[in-house]
Amino acid sequence: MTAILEIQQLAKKSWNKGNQETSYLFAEVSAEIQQPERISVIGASGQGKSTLLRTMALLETPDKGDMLYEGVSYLKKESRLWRKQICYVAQQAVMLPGSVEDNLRTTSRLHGGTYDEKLAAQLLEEAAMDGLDRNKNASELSGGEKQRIALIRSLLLRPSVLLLDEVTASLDSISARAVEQLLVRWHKEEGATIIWVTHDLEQAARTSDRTWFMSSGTLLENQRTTDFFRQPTTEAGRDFIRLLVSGEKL
Ligand SMILES: Nc1ncnc2c1ncn2[C@@H]1O[C@H](COP(=O)(O)OP(=O)(O)OP(=O)(O)O)[C@@H](O)[C@H]1O
Repeated sequence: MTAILEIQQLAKKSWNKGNQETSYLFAEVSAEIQQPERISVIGASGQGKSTLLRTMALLETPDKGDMLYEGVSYLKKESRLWRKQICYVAQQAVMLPGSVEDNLRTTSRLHGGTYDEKLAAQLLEEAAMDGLDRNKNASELSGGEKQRIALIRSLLLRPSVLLLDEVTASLDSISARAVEQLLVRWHKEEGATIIWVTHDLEQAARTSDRTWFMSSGTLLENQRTTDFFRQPTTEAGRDFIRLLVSGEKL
């Protein structure tokens, strides 16, 4: 494994500025991300997990720090090319105008790639959506269907790093498991790195090798998943696990 992405002392200012100094939503976030790797991002609501992922995808601008993709700073890369390699999939999927098929085709076209129809069909099947009418207007899809189409749209770009924001949150448990399996296979076969925000600790334990725990305005713990769930190194980490699983074994 080699480091594909490095984040150095990353910080994002908070909108809710205090009276005196500028406050930060998160600061001093540093990590090396290997290729391929599976990372889950966990932590209480409002810790900035989504904002961190959006910043890593350059949908937000860092206020401090640097990010290096294959050793090159984001400041020296064209943001369009950065976003093609480091792809963010939002929790609230936004569909482009037109049909499901238009959505699948347009994203590849916008990023200058060719549309892989065979792969699209395979991914739809794996995501338990093979029965879906691809001529249907995308705006008429359910929340869970939109979420899966948004994910497939991104996979079709074959990014090196996938940043997933609670992508199974709107799905029933069977569809959620199908998407999990699809992502595990994708990671294995495509060698893609997956960084996944989830509030489902069992899902984090099932699908990641490394866990990032966000708390106290920073990336407080960055450990192997098995180590984090067995023995968080910080008091905040221990409290978080204790509160959420209340003695349940993961
Ligand atoms: N610069 C900023 N960018 C984004 N959110 C900000 C910023 N400054 C303050 N906030 C606030 O901080 C919180 C950050 O939200 P974010 O969605 O990133 O956290 P989260 O850990 O992913 O939460 P959740 O688990 O509930 O999705 C929000 O309440 C938002 O209003």
